[in-house]
Amino acid sequence: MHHIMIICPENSELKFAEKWLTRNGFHINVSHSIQQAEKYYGLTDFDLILLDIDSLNQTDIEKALKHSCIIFDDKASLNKAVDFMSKGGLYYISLPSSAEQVLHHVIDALERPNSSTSTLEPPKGEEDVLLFPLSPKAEESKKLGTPESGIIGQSPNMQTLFSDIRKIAPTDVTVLVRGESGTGKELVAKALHNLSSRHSEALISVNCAAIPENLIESELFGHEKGAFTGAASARDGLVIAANNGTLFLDEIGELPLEAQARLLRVLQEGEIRRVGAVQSTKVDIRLVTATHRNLKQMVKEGQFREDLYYRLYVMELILPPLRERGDDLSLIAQALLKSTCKKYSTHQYEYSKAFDNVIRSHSWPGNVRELENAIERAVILSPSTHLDPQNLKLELLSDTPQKQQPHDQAFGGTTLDDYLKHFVLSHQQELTETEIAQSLGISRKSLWERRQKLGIPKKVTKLK
Ligand SMILES: Nc1ncnc2c1ncn2[C@@H]1O[C@H](COP(=O)(O)OP(=O)(O)OP(=O)(O)O)[C@@H](O)[C@H]1O
Repeated sequence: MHHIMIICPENSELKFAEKWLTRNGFHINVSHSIQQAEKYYGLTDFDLILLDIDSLNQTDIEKALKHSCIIFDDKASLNKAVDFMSKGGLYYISLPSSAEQVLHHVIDALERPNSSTSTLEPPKGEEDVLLFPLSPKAEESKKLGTPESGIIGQSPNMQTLFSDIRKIAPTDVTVLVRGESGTGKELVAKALHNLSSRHSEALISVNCAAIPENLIESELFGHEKGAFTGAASARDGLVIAANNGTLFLDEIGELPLEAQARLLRVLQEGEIRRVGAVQSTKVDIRLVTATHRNLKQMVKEGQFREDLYYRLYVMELILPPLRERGDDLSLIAQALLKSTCKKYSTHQYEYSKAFDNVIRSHSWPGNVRELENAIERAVILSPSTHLDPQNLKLELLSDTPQKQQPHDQAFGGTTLDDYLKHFVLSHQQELTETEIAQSLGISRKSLWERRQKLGIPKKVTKLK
């Protein structure tokens, strides 16, 4: 956890930052003067100092500027900005300032290479760089985007995303990851966890769409003995399992309203109450959530709590669809080809131009997961001599969302899987996952598994 010292007079506009930053997972101390701060703490004990310069003399300000320091001023001027920045201030911000602006600059300041807590070790001079190995987190950070990291991406939009991940990961802020199905939302959650100070604790991933609706609350929050029929003994939930670590809730839009209320309590009070319990237990989690649904629309329709929505939206990361990542498509396809050949112990097929042309002419509505499945088909079905693009079987198994069949169009498939796929694609615009599963007579978990297996893309909702 990052330690921050706020130095400001009693009536300073900067005082609000204490509550806001604490809520976002920073450890905050407040002093009214440099002398008071030095009396109880050493300034070097802090990763960052936020300094309101009102009523401070030049000597005090210069003392603070020897450390990582952001200056706040309610009588800001360009001359002062130039002066403080040249003396080592990281940022110069005029007061009053918004909470988001303060948070943004704090995160940026902590991520700077010369910050005492930066994830990158400060270089000790050009020739020494290699003698000072990067910390494990910094190693991890450098790898983002390479095949080694598992999340491949060199395109500008993915590089922007990685840069945001690097800034956000060391904080404890709640992050909402948005993107179409199969774009890599779970990988982003993993990256955030691995680059955070919680990386040695658990990362618990829960897919809310895969747990039956009547069990979600007890799975997440645990239950007392006898809380409901079948609760033979008390049990901890997955939230407690993520204590001190990160909880990733995928498909948060599928969380029923009662469970949303319990989750809100965890975020607001840092407390969890098992189903059927009277007492609450303290819990410390970093929450990352993901959805392909338009939560704002769900709030309007009364399906998602507005207060929870605003809690989840502290930070947002958006994963672009695969079709908008330019050359990344070929890079990912090549890496997948390599790993799939290894997995099936087949001949390492060459990634030919003809194969690439077919890959690049498809729109990949199911994103990287669809690409994975297609390459797997190609590797399994191709002759040992060459990789045949026909075996990607793109025409048969996928369709862009815009080209989905109208409801009344005759069903032309031959197998149960064809029927299931046709049914889901035809009804998902107007039915929820639970309603589709009920109509098909299968569980939500089973529907989820079939979607993955058959590469059925989720309905596309406008994200904004
Ligand atoms: N950039 C990438 N590079 C390599 N593999 C990727 C990349 N993005 C996703 N994948 C792979 O694609 C598959 C789907 O990724 P993931 O489960 O993270 O997607 P998702 O957005 O969470 O999907 P859903 O919304 O359906 O839960 C995984 O096997 C993942 O490893």
